[in-house]
Amino acid sequence: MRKIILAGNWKMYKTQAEALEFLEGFKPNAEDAPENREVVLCVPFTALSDLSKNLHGSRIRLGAQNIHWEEAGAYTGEISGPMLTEIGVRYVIIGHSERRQYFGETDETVNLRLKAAQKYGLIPILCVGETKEQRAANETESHILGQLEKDLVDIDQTQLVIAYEPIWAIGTGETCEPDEANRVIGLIRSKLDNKEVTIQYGGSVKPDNIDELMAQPEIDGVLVGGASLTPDSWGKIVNYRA
Ligand SMILES: O=C(CO)COP(=O)(O)O
Repeated sequence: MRKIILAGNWKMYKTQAEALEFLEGFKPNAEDAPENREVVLCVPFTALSDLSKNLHGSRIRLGAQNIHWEEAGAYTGEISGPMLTEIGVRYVIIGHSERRQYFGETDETVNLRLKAAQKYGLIPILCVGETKEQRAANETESHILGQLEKDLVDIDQTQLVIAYEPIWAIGTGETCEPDEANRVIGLIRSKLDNKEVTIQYGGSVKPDNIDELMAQPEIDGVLVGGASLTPDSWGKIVNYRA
Protein backbone atom coordinates (compact mmCIF):
# COMPACT_ATOMS: atom_id res chain seq x y z
CA MET A 1 0.00 0.00 0.00
CA ARG A 2 1.23 3.50 -0.79
CA LYS A 3 2.28 5.15 2.44
CA ILE A 4 1.96 8.88 3.14
CA ILE A 5 5.42 10.19 4.04
CA LEU A 6 6.06 13.82 4.97
CA ALA A 7 9.79 14.46 5.17
CA GLY A 8 11.70 17.56 6.12
CA ASN A 9 15.14 18.09 4.57
CA TRP A 10 17.06 20.45 6.80
CA LYS A 11 20.03 20.59 4.40
CA MET A 12 22.95 22.38 6.15
CA TYR A 13 20.82 24.14 8.76
CA LYS A 14 20.70 23.87 12.57
CA THR A 15 23.31 23.12 15.19
CA GLN A 16 22.61 20.39 17.74
CA ALA A 17 21.24 22.95 20.19
CA GLU A 18 18.97 24.47 17.54
CA ALA A 19 17.76 21.01 16.51
CA LEU A 20 16.78 20.14 20.08
CA GLU A 21 15.01 23.47 20.48
CA PHE A 22 13.06 22.77 17.29
CA LEU A 23 12.08 19.35 18.61
CA GLU A 24 10.60 20.79 21.79
CA GLY A 25 8.37 23.06 19.74
CA PHE A 26 7.46 20.52 17.10
CA LYS A 27 6.77 17.34 19.11
CA PRO A 28 3.18 18.25 20.08
CA ASN A 29 2.35 19.06 16.42
CA ALA A 30 3.75 15.73 15.30
CA GLU A 31 1.71 13.78 17.81
CA ASP A 32 -1.48 15.53 16.61
CA ALA A 33 -1.06 14.40 13.01
CA PRO A 34 -3.22 11.47 11.80
CA GLU A 35 -1.55 8.11 12.47
CA ASN A 36 -1.33 7.03 8.84
CA ARG A 37 1.17 9.83 8.12
CA GLU A 38 4.85 9.03 8.52
CA VAL A 39 6.71 12.11 9.74
CA VAL A 40 10.44 12.18 8.96
CA LEU A 41 13.21 14.68 9.68
CA CYS A 42 16.36 14.44 7.56
CA VAL A 43 18.85 16.45 9.57
CA PRO A 44 22.61 17.15 9.49
CA PHE A 45 24.80 14.27 10.72
CA THR A 46 25.77 16.20 13.85
CA ALA A 47 22.15 16.44 15.00
CA LEU A 48 21.20 12.79 14.40
CA SER A 49 22.48 11.29 17.63
CA ASP A 50 20.99 13.86 20.01
CA LEU A 51 17.65 13.89 18.21
CA SER A 52 17.56 10.11 18.22
CA LYS A 53 18.00 10.03 22.01
CA ASN A 54 15.16 12.51 22.36
CA LEU A 55 12.78 10.68 20.06
CA HIS A 56 12.12 7.57 22.16
CA GLY A 57 8.41 6.88 22.13
CA SER A 58 7.82 9.49 19.46
CA ARG A 59 6.37 8.79 16.02
CA ILE A 60 8.94 11.07 14.37
CA ARG A 61 11.44 9.11 12.24
CA LEU A 62 14.99 10.19 11.51
CA GLY A 63 16.64 10.50 8.14
CA ALA A 64 20.15 11.34 6.93
CA GLN A 65 21.14 13.25 3.82
CA ASN A 66 23.86 10.98 2.43
CA ILE A 67 25.36 7.50 2.71
CA HIS A 68 28.53 5.98 1.26
CA TRP A 69 28.44 2.61 -0.49
CA GLU A 70 31.26 1.05 1.51
CA GLU A 71 30.86 -0.21 5.07
CA ALA A 72 34.06 1.55 6.18
CA GLY A 73 37.25 2.85 4.59
CA ALA A 74 39.41 5.79 3.61
CA TYR A 75 36.62 8.06 2.36
CA THR A 76 37.16 11.39 4.09
CA GLY A 77 33.94 13.28 4.65
CA GLU A 78 31.62 10.35 3.99
CA ILE A 79 29.33 8.33 6.27
CA SER A 80 28.47 4.62 6.22
CA GLY A 81 25.28 2.62 6.64
CA PRO A 82 26.27 1.04 9.99
CA MET A 83 27.10 4.50 11.39
CA LEU A 84 23.57 5.62 10.56
CA THR A 85 21.61 2.55 11.61
CA GLU A 86 23.45 2.34 14.95
CA ILE A 87 21.83 5.61 16.03
CA GLY A 88 18.34 4.78 14.83
CA VAL A 89 18.25 6.40 11.39
CA ARG A 90 15.52 4.92 9.14
CA TYR A 91 15.62 6.99 5.94
CA VAL A 92 18.33 8.54 3.79
CA ILE A 93 18.02 11.12 1.01
CA ILE A 94 20.02 10.09 -2.06
CA GLY A 95 20.66 11.97 -5.30
CA HIS A 96 19.33 15.34 -4.20
CA SER A 97 19.88 17.90 -6.97
CA GLU A 98 22.21 19.87 -4.68
CA ARG A 99 24.46 16.78 -4.33
CA ARG A 100 24.30 16.21 -8.08
CA GLN A 101 25.03 19.88 -8.86
CA TYR A 102 27.69 20.80 -6.27
CA PHE A 103 29.30 17.52 -5.22
CA GLY A 104 29.69 15.52 -8.39
CA GLU A 105 26.96 12.98 -7.65
CA THR A 106 26.21 10.95 -10.78
CA ASP A 107 23.54 8.38 -11.60
CA GLU A 108 26.22 5.73 -11.09
CA THR A 109 27.13 6.90 -7.56
CA VAL A 110 23.44 7.41 -6.79
CA ASN A 111 22.84 3.78 -7.72
CA LEU A 112 25.71 2.62 -5.46
CA ARG A 113 24.36 4.67 -2.55
CA LEU A 114 20.83 3.32 -3.08
CA LYS A 115 22.12 -0.24 -2.96
CA ALA A 116 24.10 0.50 0.20
CA ALA A 117 21.07 2.04 1.93
CA GLN A 118 18.98 -1.03 1.19
CA LYS A 119 21.79 -3.38 2.21
CA TYR A 120 21.81 -1.80 5.67
CA GLY A 121 18.03 -1.69 6.00
CA LEU A 122 17.58 2.04 5.42
CA ILE A 123 14.80 3.37 3.18
CA PRO A 124 16.30 5.60 0.49
CA ILE A 125 14.47 8.72 -0.67
CA LEU A 126 15.67 9.03 -4.25
CA CYS A 127 15.40 12.55 -5.70
CA VAL A 128 14.87 13.16 -9.40
CA GLY A 129 13.88 16.28 -11.32
CA GLU A 130 14.55 18.56 -14.25
CA THR A 131 16.16 21.99 -14.61
CA LYS A 132 14.32 25.03 -15.94
CA GLU A 133 16.19 24.67 -19.24
CA GLN A 134 15.24 21.02 -19.60
CA ARG A 135 11.60 21.90 -18.93
CA ALA A 136 11.69 24.69 -21.50
CA ALA A 137 13.20 22.31 -24.03
CA ASN A 138 10.45 19.73 -23.41
CA GLU A 139 12.95 17.33 -21.89
CA THR A 140 11.29 16.86 -18.49
CA GLU A 141 10.06 13.34 -19.19
CA SER A 142 13.16 12.07 -20.98
CA HIS A 143 15.47 13.49 -18.30
CA ILE A 144 13.58 11.99 -15.37
CA LEU A 145 13.06 8.64 -17.04
CA GLY A 146 16.78 8.57 -17.89
CA GLN A 147 17.63 9.22 -14.23
CA LEU A 148 15.29 6.46 -13.06
CA GLU A 149 16.60 3.95 -15.56
CA LYS A 150 20.18 4.37 -14.33
CA ASP A 151 19.51 5.02 -10.64
CA LEU A 152 17.23 2.04 -10.14
CA VAL A 153 19.38 -0.76 -11.60
CA ASP A 154 19.08 -3.74 -9.21
CA ILE A 155 17.16 -1.71 -6.60
CA ASP A 156 14.39 -3.32 -4.55
CA GLN A 157 11.33 -1.18 -5.30
CA THR A 158 9.52 -2.41 -2.19
CA GLN A 159 12.04 -0.55 0.01
CA LEU A 160 12.11 2.77 -1.80
CA VAL A 161 10.68 6.29 -1.75
CA ILE A 162 11.01 8.62 -4.74
CA ALA A 163 10.81 12.42 -4.54
CA TYR A 164 10.03 14.39 -7.68
CA GLU A 165 11.80 17.70 -7.14
CA PRO A 166 11.81 20.05 -10.15
CA ILE A 167 15.06 21.95 -9.65
CA TRP A 168 13.51 25.27 -10.70
CA ALA A 169 11.02 24.97 -7.82
CA ILE A 170 13.59 24.32 -5.06
CA GLY A 171 14.03 27.26 -2.71
CA THR A 172 12.58 29.65 -5.28
CA GLY A 173 9.03 30.10 -4.05
CA GLU A 174 7.98 28.95 -7.52
CA THR A 175 5.92 25.79 -6.84
CA CYS A 176 5.13 23.38 -9.59
CA GLU A 177 1.37 23.53 -10.22
CA PRO A 178 -0.20 20.66 -8.27
CA ASP A 179 -1.79 19.13 -11.36
CA GLU A 180 1.53 19.25 -13.20
CA ALA A 181 3.35 17.64 -10.25
CA ASN A 182 0.60 15.02 -10.26
CA ARG A 183 1.10 14.39 -13.98
CA VAL A 184 4.87 13.92 -13.70
CA ILE A 185 4.54 11.70 -10.63
CA GLY A 186 1.95 9.60 -12.49
CA LEU A 187 4.45 9.22 -15.31
CA ILE A 188 7.17 8.15 -12.87
CA ARG A 189 4.80 5.59 -11.35
CA SER A 190 3.88 4.21 -14.76
CA LYS A 191 7.54 3.32 -15.34
CA LEU A 192 8.05 1.52 -12.01
CA ASP A 193 7.70 -2.24 -11.57
CA ASN A 194 6.12 -1.64 -8.15
CA LYS A 195 3.15 0.74 -8.48
CA GLU A 196 2.92 1.06 -4.68
CA VAL A 197 6.13 3.07 -4.28
CA THR A 198 5.57 6.24 -2.24
CA ILE A 199 6.28 9.19 -4.53
CA GLN A 200 6.68 12.63 -2.99
CA TYR A 201 6.69 16.11 -4.45
CA GLY A 202 9.37 18.61 -3.36
CA GLY A 203 10.01 22.25 -4.22
CA SER A 204 8.71 25.30 -2.34
CA VAL A 205 6.11 23.32 -0.39
CA LYS A 206 4.52 25.64 2.19
CA PRO A 207 1.59 25.56 4.63
CA ASP A 208 -0.50 27.42 2.05
CA ASN A 209 -0.03 24.96 -0.80
CA ILE A 210 0.20 21.63 1.07
CA ASP A 211 -3.57 20.92 1.04
CA GLU A 212 -3.82 21.26 -2.72
CA LEU A 213 -0.68 19.21 -3.33
CA MET A 214 -1.79 16.38 -1.05
CA ALA A 215 -5.25 16.35 -2.68
CA GLN A 216 -3.64 15.15 -5.93
CA PRO A 217 -4.22 11.42 -6.43
CA GLU A 218 -0.64 10.54 -7.41
CA ILE A 219 1.14 12.56 -4.70
CA ASP A 220 1.89 10.44 -1.61
CA GLY A 221 3.83 12.97 0.40
CA VAL A 222 6.28 15.84 0.30
CA LEU A 223 9.98 16.53 0.78
CA VAL A 224 10.29 19.97 2.29
CA GLY A 225 13.29 22.24 2.72
CA GLY A 226 12.78 25.77 4.05
CA ALA A 227 9.30 25.24 5.49
CA SER A 228 10.49 22.30 7.61
CA LEU A 229 12.81 24.53 9.64
CA THR A 230 10.29 26.04 12.04
CA PRO A 231 7.94 24.04 14.29
CA ASP A 232 5.05 26.24 13.24
CA SER A 233 5.26 25.82 9.46
CA TRP A 234 6.35 22.17 9.62
CA GLY A 235 3.56 21.51 12.11
CA LYS A 236 1.02 22.98 9.69
CA ILE A 237 2.40 20.88 6.84
CA VAL A 238 2.21 17.56 8.70
CA ASN A 239 -1.30 18.46 9.83
CA TYR A 240 -2.51 19.29 6.31
CA ARG A 241 -6.24 19.00 5.67
CA ALA A 242 -7.10 15.69 4.01
O1 LIG B 1 15.11 20.68 -1.88
C1 LIG B 1 14.05 20.58 -1.29
C2 LIG B 1 13.77 19.43 -0.40
O2 LIG B 1 14.70 18.41 -0.58
C3 LIG B 1 13.01 21.63 -1.39
O3 LIG B 1 13.47 22.77 -0.77
P1 LIG B 1 12.43 23.98 -0.50
O4 LIG B 1 11.23 23.37 0.18
O5 LIG B 1 13.18 24.94 0.37
O6 LIG B 1 12.08 24.53 -1.85
